[in-house]
Amino acid sequence: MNKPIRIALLGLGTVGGGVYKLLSMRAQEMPQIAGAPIEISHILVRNANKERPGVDAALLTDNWQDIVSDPEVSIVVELMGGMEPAHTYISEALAAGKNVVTANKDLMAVHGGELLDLAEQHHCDLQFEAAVAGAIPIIRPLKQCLAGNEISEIMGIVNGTTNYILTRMTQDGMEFDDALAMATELGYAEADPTADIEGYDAGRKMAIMASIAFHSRVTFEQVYTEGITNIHATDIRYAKEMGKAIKLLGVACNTPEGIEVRVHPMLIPDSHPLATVNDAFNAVFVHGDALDDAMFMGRGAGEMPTASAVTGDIIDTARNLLMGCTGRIGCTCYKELPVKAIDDIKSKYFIRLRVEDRPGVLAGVSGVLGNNGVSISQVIQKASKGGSSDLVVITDTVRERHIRDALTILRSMSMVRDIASVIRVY
Ligand SMILES: NC(=O)C1=CN([C@@H]2O[C@H](COP(=O)(O)OP(=O)(O)OC[C@H]3O[C@@H](n4cnc5c(N)ncnc54)[C@H](OP(=O)(O)O)[C@@H]3O)[C@@H](O)[C@H]2O)C=CC1
Ligand SMILES: N[C@@H](CC=O)C(=O)O
Repeated sequence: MNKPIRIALLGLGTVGGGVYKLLSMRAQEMPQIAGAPIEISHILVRNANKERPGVDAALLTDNWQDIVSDPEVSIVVELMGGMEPAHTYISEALAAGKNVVTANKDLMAVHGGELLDLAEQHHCDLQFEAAVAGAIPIIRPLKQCLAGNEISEIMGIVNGTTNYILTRMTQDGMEFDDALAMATELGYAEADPTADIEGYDAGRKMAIMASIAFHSRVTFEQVYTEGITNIHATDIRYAKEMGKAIKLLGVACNTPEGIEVRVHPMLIPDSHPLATVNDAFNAVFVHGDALDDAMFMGRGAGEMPTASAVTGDIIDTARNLLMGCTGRIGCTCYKELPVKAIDDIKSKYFIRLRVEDRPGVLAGVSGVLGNNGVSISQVIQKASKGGSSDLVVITDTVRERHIRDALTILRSMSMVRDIASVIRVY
């Protein structure tokens, strides 16, 4: 039998704890699955004295040097999250010739190119399947199985926390804050859930996928992001009346003018396959010239689903180590494509306004929209209390900048009390 492959876990929280459990559950079969036993030799945590039931306390350390200077450690599994010290530790591990597995999308969406180059330089693997869409295999399919395609579009639900929140609000009428507390309790949310609810986490995942799919580096700062904090129960109710669901979607397209990449809530028809992806499930659509369409679906967050993806990367790296072929797949970005500004992107819009309840208001609003090149395809007007009514307008496809111009004028009109929501429509 091959001698054990020694790995170090950096982090023993939701995901690290799941990986520890899964490796223990598969320990007997690991020589057959990976080609050698996989042994955890160190676990780095902030607080090594904290009680951790079921974990061998002798493995715990709060000293990174114990790990990076140990020549027996051949795979470092980074599950701490955040930029620092994860960036430094991963760079030092790769420079020391250690392979790295990480679930860290924050880091990969900003420093992915540099870290992949470093891995290649040191003939090491740097694998990050869990960084996008939890348990769903999507990084490896994009890099390997679909490598023969020219991929033109990726679209999907790539954040479990927000999908869970929107599902609870839609199906159970739950309040936003209660649903977020439950997502946190279930281990779906980031250490700072602002990243989830403001769309940054999904934006990071879209940057990573767009870079791989279009062979051109896209960083997080280039992704337009809008979260779900402005989605109200009223919007969900109107969407239901129209036979639609509201989802936080990531969209990336490779167009002749450049890459479009964005994350924002969207109304999609109930008949669309993404409308039925609920709770913490994620789904990613990919369109390629040879492939046509494919959809990948599964659990996008949580302890064991994420541990599944991380453990798959550990096993793959172990196999590469045994075959002497680590560092086989580095950075696949060989183009430098421009990324389009959001102002140039076209969509249909759902606009919910609170307006004065009197004749002439609809004409006033549609006049402003029309003067800015925005045509209307549907209107719903409902009278309510206090002399104001809800006016919901669905537009035809229009350039983002024209909608912004129209909204600026509408905001300044006395007949418009409030622009309550502006949501894109599929
Ligand atoms: N939760 C999920 O569903 C998913 C998470 N991810 C990613 O996985 C990573 C981990 O997430 P998660 O497990 O939820 O995070 P947690 O907050 O649950 O766990 C973080 C762990 O890292 C340790 N840690 C943090 N900072 C340091 C540090 N400076 N030095 C040493 N140890 C440190 C903590 O130590 P201590 O225990 O002492 O506090 C803790 O054990 C993140 O990158 C996240 O984005 C990816 C996909 C899904
Ligand atoms: N916070 C993330 C965790 C997985 O990436 C999410 O909710 O999707």
